[in-house]
Amino acid sequence: MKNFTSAKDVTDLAGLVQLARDIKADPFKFRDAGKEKTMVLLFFNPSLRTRLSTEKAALNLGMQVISMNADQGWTLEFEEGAIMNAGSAEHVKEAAAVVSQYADIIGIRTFPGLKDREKDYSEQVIEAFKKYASAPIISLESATRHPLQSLADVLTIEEFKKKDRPKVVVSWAPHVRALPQAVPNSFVEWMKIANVDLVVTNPEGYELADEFMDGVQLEYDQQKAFAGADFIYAKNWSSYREYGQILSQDETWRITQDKMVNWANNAYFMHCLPVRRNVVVEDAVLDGPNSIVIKQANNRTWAAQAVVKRVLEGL
Ligand SMILES: NCCC[C@H](NC(=O)CCC(=O)O)C(=O)O
Ligand SMILES: NC(=O)OP(=O)(O)O
Repeated sequence: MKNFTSAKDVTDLAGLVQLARDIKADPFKFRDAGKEKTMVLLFFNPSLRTRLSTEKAALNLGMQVISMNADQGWTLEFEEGAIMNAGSAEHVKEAAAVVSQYADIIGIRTFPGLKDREKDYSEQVIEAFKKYASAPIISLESATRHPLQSLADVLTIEEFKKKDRPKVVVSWAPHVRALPQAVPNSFVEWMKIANVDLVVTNPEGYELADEFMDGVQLEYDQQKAFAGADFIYAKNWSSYREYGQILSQDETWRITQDKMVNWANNAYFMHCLPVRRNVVVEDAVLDGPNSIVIKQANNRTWAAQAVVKRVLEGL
């Protein structure tokens, strides 16, 4: 695998999931796969899970890891031909090439600005690093996708499903801040190639981009969407249509224990975390026996380790 920035980089999902499961059963199985190789992780935005699980994954493969809070470095310029007489001190052309001198693999976290849809959906930062870095790029959540999260989600559903083709529902839920669409976009992208029945439910105005929703069932009635669901995947996102806006904070969309038991099929509850308790979801759900959010977070390591292993194979 050269880069890992979307589901399109994966040609054999079943094989990748199996590799993650094998690694989970025996975490140090490939302890020398990354010997004398260095991973550099650049965080333009905060992270708890992605940072620690990806570092751990690389360490388990014998790699050396350097993480940098890139938001505290030089402000980068991305425009071709820019006259750099304003705020940015360094062009991504040099920055990406220089980081490649120290790294065999580069991980990048870069959230969208949520102001300019075209710019965010062009994946300016990740694409510039792909273009100007000589080392492979792994997305640690970009403007429009979070593939390491999605692979961990596929793995988690694979482990917990009680039928061959479970019903998986992505539900929008309220939040106090405007959040990216990256997690639901990516989850939908991966669920389309997994063996599940997928339904997305959100209030009007919160439709995800067509490039993700093409062929996916959209249901505006949350109760109807939940019927017979085996997994409820909750997430807030800001509007794609009215880009980056909060159109609703409707509390009736909060995930409650009553909905999980009486609307869904006593479903498992999933969320990528961090989650705002009693805004997105009630305590009773998160603290209840059907919440698998911690196991989901645990799977981040095995998903990352499988991906890093495959990228190492391609060096
Ligand atoms: N990587 C997991 C989610 C990261 C981000 N959430 C957040 O920033 C939550 C912040 C808050 O709750 O204030 C998102 O939704 O994409
Ligand atoms: N789920 C997730 O990516 O968490 P962090 O933002 O803490 O990395």
